[in-house]
Amino acid sequence: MDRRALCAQGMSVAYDGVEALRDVHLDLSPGSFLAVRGPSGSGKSTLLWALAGLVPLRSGSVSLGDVAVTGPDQASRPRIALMPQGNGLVGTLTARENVYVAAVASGLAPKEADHRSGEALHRLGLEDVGEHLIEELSGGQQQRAALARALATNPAVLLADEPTSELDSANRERVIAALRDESDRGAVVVMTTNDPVAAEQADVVLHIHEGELTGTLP
Ligand SMILES: Nc1ncnc2c1ncn2[C@@H]1O[C@H](COP(=O)(O)OP(=O)(O)OP(=O)(O)O)[C@@H](O)[C@H]1O
Repeated sequence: MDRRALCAQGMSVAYDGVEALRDVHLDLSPGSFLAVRGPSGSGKSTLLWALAGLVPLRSGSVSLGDVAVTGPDQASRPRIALMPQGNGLVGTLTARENVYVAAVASGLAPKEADHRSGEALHRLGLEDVGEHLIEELSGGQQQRAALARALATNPAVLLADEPTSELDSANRERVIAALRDESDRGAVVVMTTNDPVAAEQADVVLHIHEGELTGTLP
């Protein structure tokens, strides 16, 4: 397992000059499971996109181990999986195809990617709908397929944006268990959520308000 710490130092993001993230410092060791709570518009998604190197920083830096996370280039973004809000799945592909494509793109050989795709779908209770088009799935099934896609890449860092927002309690438990398993195998897991029940399953809960992260990491 790739075990590296995720570190953000003085990270700020601005959209059209308006700061959405202000001077965020985080040092997350392998195996961390962090929840970030905050109201709508507080900067939760921006935080995850910044940690993934997917938005330009106004200032500060992000690193995974000794590798700088500087942009969307896969080579400079080693094994960071983002499950975005809205899921980002291809509606005209099946759930399994969506997962498989991500697994291959992460560098897995086709046979291994196929195996991991089936396993990830199974972990999220989607084995019976794996061959269904995404656009034929419910919102909650799509949300779980998006997490399956992230899991199949065996990420060193898993960033999940409100991963339980569309789920009933049984599936929320399933998703939280999958996130916990990832942290137990040594991944850094960061989940944003407005769901207090989901948040309390994490090891630490931080709060974000107007782009400022508050609370203390152990
Ligand atoms: N692409 C963008 N261009 C301009 N402003 C943006 C952009 N994306 C986000 N913002 C602004 O940045 C701030 C933080 O947005 P962000 O999406 O990170 O919040 P959030 O906490 O994830 O919200 P929600 O819970 O509603 O998804 C908001 O004021 C939002 O309007």
